[in-house]
Amino acid sequence: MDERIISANLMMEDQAVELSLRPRYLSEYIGQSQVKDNLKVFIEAAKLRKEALDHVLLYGPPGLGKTTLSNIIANELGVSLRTTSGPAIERPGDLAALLTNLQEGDVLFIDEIHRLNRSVEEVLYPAMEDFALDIMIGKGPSARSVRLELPPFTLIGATTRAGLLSAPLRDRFGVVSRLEFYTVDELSFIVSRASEILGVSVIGEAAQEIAMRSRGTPRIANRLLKRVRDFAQVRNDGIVTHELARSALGLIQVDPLGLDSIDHKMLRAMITIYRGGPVGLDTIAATIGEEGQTIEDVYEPYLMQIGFLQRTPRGRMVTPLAYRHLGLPVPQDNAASADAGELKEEGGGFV
Ligand SMILES: Nc1ncnc2c1ncn2[C@@H]1O[C@H](COP(=O)(O)OP(=O)(O)OP(=O)(O)O)[C@@H](O)[C@H]1O
Ligand SMILES: [Mg+2]
Repeated sequence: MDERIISANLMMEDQAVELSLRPRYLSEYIGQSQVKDNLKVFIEAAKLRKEALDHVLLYGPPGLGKTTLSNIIANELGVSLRTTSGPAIERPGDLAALLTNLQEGDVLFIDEIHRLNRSVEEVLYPAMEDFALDIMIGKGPSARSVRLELPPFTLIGATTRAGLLSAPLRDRFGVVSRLEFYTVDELSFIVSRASEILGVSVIGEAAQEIAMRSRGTPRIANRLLKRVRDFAQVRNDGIVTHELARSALGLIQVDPLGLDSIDHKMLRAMITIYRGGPVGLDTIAATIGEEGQTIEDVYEPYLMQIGFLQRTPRGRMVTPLAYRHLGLPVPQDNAASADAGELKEEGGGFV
């Protein structure tokens, strides 16, 4: 559910803050170094040639910085950005209106591009490839197609579900970049930067503590920082110390690895009812009362990233790492083999 504090999805309360915290140039954009280094070259080259940048597809889990990066690309190119989203473009005419309003070199950003409907997608193909718009005029036998020239532009598409993109659409992007989860060090940096912008003093290892519990996701890091700030203002003269961060995060039930009570509930249900799996997604969803899609898109990727869950053709399995994190004995016949390395934490409380 989206009200979970560790949800990577955008919530109402994030919106204003995200605007102020969003980096505006590549030099302020922390992490994702490979994506950034490549983009730097492509942007520089496009500027030298005075051409529009090739179309860019950004994909990866929510909250990792796709929208932010699109804004940065337009800023670095020194062009205007127009923003829309897949579901907002209902008819081919809506897309035609957007495209004909672009100036040479502009960026058109389509968020959730996997949700474009087929008839709109078909208008997009010639627009991306030939900078042309094919419009049908009239109906019936007298109908004819007219080709309109468009100024060269850059399309940036963002999606959390690249697998749902049709092949012809995917193939028309010259640059395809996958955003990865952030390291704890990168997230600490993001927390420190955000704390400066928000005017909170975060001292000692407090930033690191928040970073460790942010599930590799800047949006969650910023949200946890805001919650911790509330505790600091009420209880500690506004200063976020390591101790304060730790206790505040414990109080809002985010454990040392960023798991919340629903993650715990899911892992425990898989262990106690299904002996650690394999168990099917729908069964898990029904057992804990969450939607399968939400589990698959939002919660599972991080649990897999930290080696707590494995996905197999026979279903999901809990690994020994997860047993240990929850403070449970690993059964002899545990189906999953953990090769993700040892965890430093012990026990399963929200410390
Ligand atoms: N590399 C980064 N450096 C600093 N802050 C970042 C970075 N990436 C993201 N953020 C912060 O995280 C917030 C969320 O990022 P953003 O909205 O770009 O994510 P997204 O990938 O578009 O998510 P969604 O899939 O939900 O649209 C931003 O407002 C910004 O404050
Ligand atoms: Mg976005």
